[in-house]
Amino acid sequence: MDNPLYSVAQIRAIEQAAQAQLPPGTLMQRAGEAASTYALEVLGGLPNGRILVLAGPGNNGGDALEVAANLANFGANVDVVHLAGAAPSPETQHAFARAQASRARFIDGVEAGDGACLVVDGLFGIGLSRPLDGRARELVERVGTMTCPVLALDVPSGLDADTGAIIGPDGVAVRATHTITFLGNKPGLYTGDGCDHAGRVHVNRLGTASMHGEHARARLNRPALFAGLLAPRMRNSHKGTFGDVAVLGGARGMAGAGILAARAALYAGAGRVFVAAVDTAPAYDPPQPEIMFRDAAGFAFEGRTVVAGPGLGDSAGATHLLGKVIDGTGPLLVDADALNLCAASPDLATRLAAHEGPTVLTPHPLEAARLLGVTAAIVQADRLEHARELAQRTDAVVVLKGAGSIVARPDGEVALNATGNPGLATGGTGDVLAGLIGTLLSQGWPAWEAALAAVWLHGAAADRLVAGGVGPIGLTAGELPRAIRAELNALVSDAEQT
Ligand SMILES: NC(=O)C1=CN([C@@H]2O[C@H](COP(=O)(O)OP(=O)(O)OC[C@H]3O[C@@H](n4cnc5c(N)ncnc54)[C@H](OP(=O)(O)O)[C@@H]3O)[C@@H](O)[C@H]2O)[C@H](O)CC1
Ligand SMILES: [K+]
Repeated sequence: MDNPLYSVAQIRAIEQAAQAQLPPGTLMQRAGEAASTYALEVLGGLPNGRILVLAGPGNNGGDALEVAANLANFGANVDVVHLAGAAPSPETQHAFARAQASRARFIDGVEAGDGACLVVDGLFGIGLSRPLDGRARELVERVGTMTCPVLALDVPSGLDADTGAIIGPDGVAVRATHTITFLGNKPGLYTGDGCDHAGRVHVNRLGTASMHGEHARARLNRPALFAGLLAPRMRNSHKGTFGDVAVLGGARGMAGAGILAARAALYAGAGRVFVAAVDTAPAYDPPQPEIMFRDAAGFAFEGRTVVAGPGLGDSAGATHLLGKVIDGTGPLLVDADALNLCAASPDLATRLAAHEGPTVLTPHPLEAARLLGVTAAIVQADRLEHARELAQRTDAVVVLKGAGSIVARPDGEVALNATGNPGLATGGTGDVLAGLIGTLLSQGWPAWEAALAAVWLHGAAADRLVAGGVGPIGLTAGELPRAIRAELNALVSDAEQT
């Protein structure tokens, strides 16, 4: 499968299958070789400085000891802090013996202001079962004060490879600049805290690619997943060819949200864009007079794609109109206030789950929590599973926003999005995403592909802006639509050439 991401249980199954076919210790030896080579790549060759290797009690520590032995044998200056375990595996014992026989120096701890040129983090991998404490915690906190590159083996220690959450309560995790991950790629490296802790991720399957019998139910989002729908425009086309998007929003005091969604729809190429306003509609949007404003009460939603929620408010009128579009049959995007209204009304939630057309929900963690009847902290503790659960409950494609947005399908498939940056953490960017998804739905895209393409483009647009000196600090939502236009046209042109 494309860009698979494996759960820890699946990695364990792959590990077992591989171990059954290979001589004992082969995997750890391969992990050690791959990581030592990668460490030298990160350093740009054999360094003059000292490499600090942190080795934990389990097999992650075994990998680290292999790395220490290899790097020392290459001629590097290596210090090892080893938190020995009570019952190391035979392969870890072997790695320990190798490291001891090498020129690596075993030391007791790390001094403040340690001047290492690289830290190799092999404290814990997928076997971490509780928050770090004692010496391990102290080491992780000390590494957090160091400015050199940090290479995590398999997973940054302290991070849950399945969820991307730091294992807590009150947990800490290594903040790596690079992670070399073994046997298969892991979702926790791409969402939640994983986005800040994994750094650049390099996958090494340790020669087990043919043993990956497990079907991954998660993948990394990338254009190949939706490129088939990126068609160049036919010359013989007109505005009716490219979809009608109607934004249901525009409550008093929140008109901007609807306008941002509408501008995004326009720049993403919708044929006609309306704001159906629940309160008095502005006459027009001066910078964007192409957008048509209507009174939502009398608006004909049928036959149009509805983007419900940006600036909708929670009035009785808004609730009534939301019910009306939910009972319609067209493509539907549900965001913001519309999600909260559904969370507050079991009747609306039931009708939403029964909506006939393609449906996409775009909650942030708090909105998702309200829909699921839990707290935002609970959602964040396992973003993948909560996105899956919400998709299944609502029978819709769900985009759980936040660092490493997750797109989930009712059948349990999920994709993690790696484009984007903290510039998006500002008001209005969600409205832009909603308008973009609405446009793709209005052009006949299936819900899954529309959501995948939109989160990818939205993040790529923010990355484009930052690369051009716009943000991340101070990037505004209103700057996104033009950058989305540029990204979308570039993708279509790439798809045309391949
Ligand atoms: N098996 C192989 O040949 C390969 C393994 N790979 C690497 O191995 C790790 C997974 O190894 P595993 O030993 O299962 O787990 P860890 O090393 O991550 O950690 C387990 C040990 O840590 C103890 N533990 C767990 N949490 C804590 C904590 N908070 N504080 C202190 N100690 C902790 C745990 O002890 P228990 O008391 O919980 O039993 C274990 O001693 C994997 O990530 C790879 O790096 C490679 O894939 C190569 C082949
Ligand atoms: K680690």
